[in-house]
Amino acid sequence: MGVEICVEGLTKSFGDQVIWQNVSLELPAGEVSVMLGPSGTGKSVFLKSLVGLLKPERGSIRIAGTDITKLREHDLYEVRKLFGVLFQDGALFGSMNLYDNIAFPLREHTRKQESAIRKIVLEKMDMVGLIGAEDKLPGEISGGMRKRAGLARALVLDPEIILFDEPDSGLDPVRVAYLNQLIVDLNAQIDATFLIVTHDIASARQVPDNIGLLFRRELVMFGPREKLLTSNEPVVRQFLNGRMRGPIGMAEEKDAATMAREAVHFGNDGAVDSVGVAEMTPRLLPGPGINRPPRWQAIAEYEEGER
Ligand SMILES: Nc1ncnc2c1ncn2[C@@H]1O[C@H](COP(=O)(O)OP(=O)(O)OP(=O)(O)O)[C@@H](O)[C@H]1O
Repeated sequence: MGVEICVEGLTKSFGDQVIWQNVSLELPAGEVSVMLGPSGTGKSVFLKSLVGLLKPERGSIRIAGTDITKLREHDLYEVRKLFGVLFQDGALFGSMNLYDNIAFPLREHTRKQESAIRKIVLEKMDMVGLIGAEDKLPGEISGGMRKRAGLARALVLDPEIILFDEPDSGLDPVRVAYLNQLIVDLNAQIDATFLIVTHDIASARQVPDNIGLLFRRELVMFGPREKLLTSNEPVVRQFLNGRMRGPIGMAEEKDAATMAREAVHFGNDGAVDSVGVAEMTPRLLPGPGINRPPRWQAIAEYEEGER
């Protein structure tokens, strides 16, 4: 079972640039959450804060009950073992084949024999559909395969929490669909707590239990997907529908004059429909052949009732 992450009143600045302030949320144990937000709103900074790579100025991050903002580097090292992180480009070593890349954390952080390492590496490679590609170098494979290799490497230490930094970036829509299915299947299989930073609205609508949105240096909203997908909050509606009309502008926030011109241009009828409809999207379920734990069984039954 994954662990719960409880963030309270978190504020992070660089010099006098406040990235976000007073962020509070709970990532429930074993659930999948997505963090959205326009570019530069500090989603990556948030992920780095969760693993203790960046120190927020205020607030707390309790992971399995421990406030990691108070820990010294040595104790943070222990907490980091709970995490698997899938970096944007997979962050693989270019000169190592996939097998050695995936084995790397086991060789670095455990005293396991090579035979035990082999069993784990092949098991994780099988989970992400990479059996047969052990000898390939990262430069010889597609972006989608690199992501899956990065994911296999994030899994080898059996993490309780997995952070995905834009897993879909640079992938075509079909590869994104496969990757989303893989993420859902993995959640059903390993039952860790997942947090995904993404710009892909289709993924954000289908994959998670919970969605959060960062904007204007704040967490605008965080909650169950139903709450966000059916929200009338203009920022949330605009973002989840990928519209130009609304408070989010080209360089983040629109000023009052632009908003007023827009209202004239589109007709100032106050209809929130102009920033897109609030509607539910069917949830992606674990694929055939994946054993559904009770949590996913309940989600599937709910979804089948809705369809
Ligand atoms: N180590 C750092 N020192 C100073 N400023 C930083 C540092 N890391 C990030 N920033 C700044 O924090 C802001 C948020 O960056 P971040 O990469 O978290 O945004 P993001 O929401 O992940 O963006 P994107 O969606 O484009 O990846 C940016 O203005 C960035 O320049």
